[in-house]
Amino acid sequence: MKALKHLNKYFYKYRYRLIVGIFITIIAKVFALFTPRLIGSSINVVSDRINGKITQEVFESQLFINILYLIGAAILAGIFTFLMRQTIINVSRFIEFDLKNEIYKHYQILSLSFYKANRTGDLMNRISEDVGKVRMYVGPAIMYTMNMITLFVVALIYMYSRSPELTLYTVLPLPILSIAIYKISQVINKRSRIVQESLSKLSSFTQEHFSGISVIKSYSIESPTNHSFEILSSENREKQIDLTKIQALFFPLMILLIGISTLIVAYVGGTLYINGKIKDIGTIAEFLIYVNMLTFPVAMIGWVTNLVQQAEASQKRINEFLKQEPEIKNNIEIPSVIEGSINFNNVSFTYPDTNINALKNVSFNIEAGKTLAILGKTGSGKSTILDLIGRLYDINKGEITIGSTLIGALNLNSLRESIGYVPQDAFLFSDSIKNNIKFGKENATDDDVIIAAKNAKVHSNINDFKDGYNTVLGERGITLSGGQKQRISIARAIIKSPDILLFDDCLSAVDTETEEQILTNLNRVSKDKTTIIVSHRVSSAKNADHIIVLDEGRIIQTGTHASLTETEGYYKDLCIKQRSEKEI
Ligand SMILES: Nc1ncnc2c1ncn2[C@@H]1O[C@H](COP(=O)(O)OP(=O)(O)OP(=O)(O)O)[C@@H](O)[C@H]1O
Repeated sequence: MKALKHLNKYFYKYRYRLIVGIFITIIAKVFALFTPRLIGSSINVVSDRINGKITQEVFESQLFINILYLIGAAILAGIFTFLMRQTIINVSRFIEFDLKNEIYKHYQILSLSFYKANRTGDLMNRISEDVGKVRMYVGPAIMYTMNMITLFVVALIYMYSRSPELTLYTVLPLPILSIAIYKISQVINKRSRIVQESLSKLSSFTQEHFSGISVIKSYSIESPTNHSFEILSSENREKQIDLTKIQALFFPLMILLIGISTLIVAYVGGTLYINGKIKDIGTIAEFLIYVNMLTFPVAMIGWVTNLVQQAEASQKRINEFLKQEPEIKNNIEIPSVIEGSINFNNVSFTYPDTNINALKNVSFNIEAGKTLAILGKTGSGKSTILDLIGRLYDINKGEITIGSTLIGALNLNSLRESIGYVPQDAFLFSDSIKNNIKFGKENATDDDVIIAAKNAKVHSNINDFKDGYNTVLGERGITLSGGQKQRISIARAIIKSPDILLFDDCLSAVDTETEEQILTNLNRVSKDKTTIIVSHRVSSAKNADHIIVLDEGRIIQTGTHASLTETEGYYKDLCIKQRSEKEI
């Protein structure tokens, strides 16, 4: 129960609703427990009439009053049971909502390394399945426990006042029932988990194969794929049958135990009546109803215990994530003014998860408003430099200064707000093109969007779509070409008009002619902004104020296009190679 303590703040938040819920539960049960008493009394009236103890008129009027009371009690019990569900189950939904928001908010502040260390499926499970299990504790578990306690206390008082001996025989088999249900629930849960795992395997398989349907068709591997699906699917069928078998035992077992308890009450009650220890026959009828009324809540103890155990395990998993501190912390609350110059002084960086030493003693300086181009072989550390400027990671050695302030001493939000970043693989959301561009600046007007798209040379492509800027992208929308995605991603960055622009190889999928036009536009747009262009092409780098060439995390060349084309080395070789490729 330690992990579930996390929920206490929510119980406190909704305390008034919970108290009202508990109060209503008690009232509902008190009314429900009128029924056995009234039936018992009605049978006594019938018995008195048969024995001639009362007249026909008295018999009719007493029976009529009892029936009226019975109907009244049933209606009131029904109304209060409805209200009980409305209060307690609603509270569980409120808490579920709050907990989901808390987890999602926390996910948002965690650093990239957290996302690398945990699978997406795991993150999704904690926010959906685990929260769902916790809700079962907050709602049904609490409701059934309250139900059971009230029913037991009230029923036992009534029963004891009628016949202490019969009460003992009535409650005796109940613990056995509870333990049996607990054991069965445990097996049901274990098998449900296995079914769940096999279902998620099946859905991951289908999801992946639907996404890669073009590869499957082009390699003509439909038949082996079908075969793999059949194997997974039949595995799932076996697990489902295993689960159904044990589930099928649940109700028969309950009915058997209710039957045994009923027999005991009938036998013991009958014997006590014959011996004169019970005065009227109605008491036996009353007890028979109590047996039926108490069995279900008692069976629920086993079920509820299981719910609580599962909720505890789920909350423990949730707490593991909630406890995680973001590795990248905002060290300063007040917003910082970001000046555009960037300085790397002997910076070394090793990725914590892979231990890859991506940068080794890297030093360079860009004045505010100037452009730096970074070239180098794949894996040489170019993107890592951009990640470090956005403080997605903290460095191990050296200093990064933005303006005149060390990067760690800047307000993290101010820093990131002042950066327009175009990643290597453009990610677009399943939303309209307009909203994807506006993502960089929520309050942008339609004109701003069009200007940004024009500068990124994607405006005419967008206009070719039937719905223009309202064209929806993604799974159920249109699929863009790699180059179109890159250009929308560029539009998203420049619409922000940030002080620092970072382009990570974002023109790789456009032809050289379009690249030229975009670069001219970017030159204009980023006139007074600090710009870093990472590229594999000399054409993207040649107009930069300064160029650095990286190899295995070290700077191997620095200079301008003019100076580097004069010097023997990587840049000159690349230049010659790409010029001859162009001529071919
Ligand atoms: N998130 C990460 N976690 C762990 N290691 C990483 C991560 N990103 C990059 N690396 C490693 O760091 C090294 C430098 O990678 P980086 O992406 O900076 O190279 P790059 O020069 O941008 O390459 P490319 O031109 O292919 O984009 C590589 O060896 C890469 O495997």
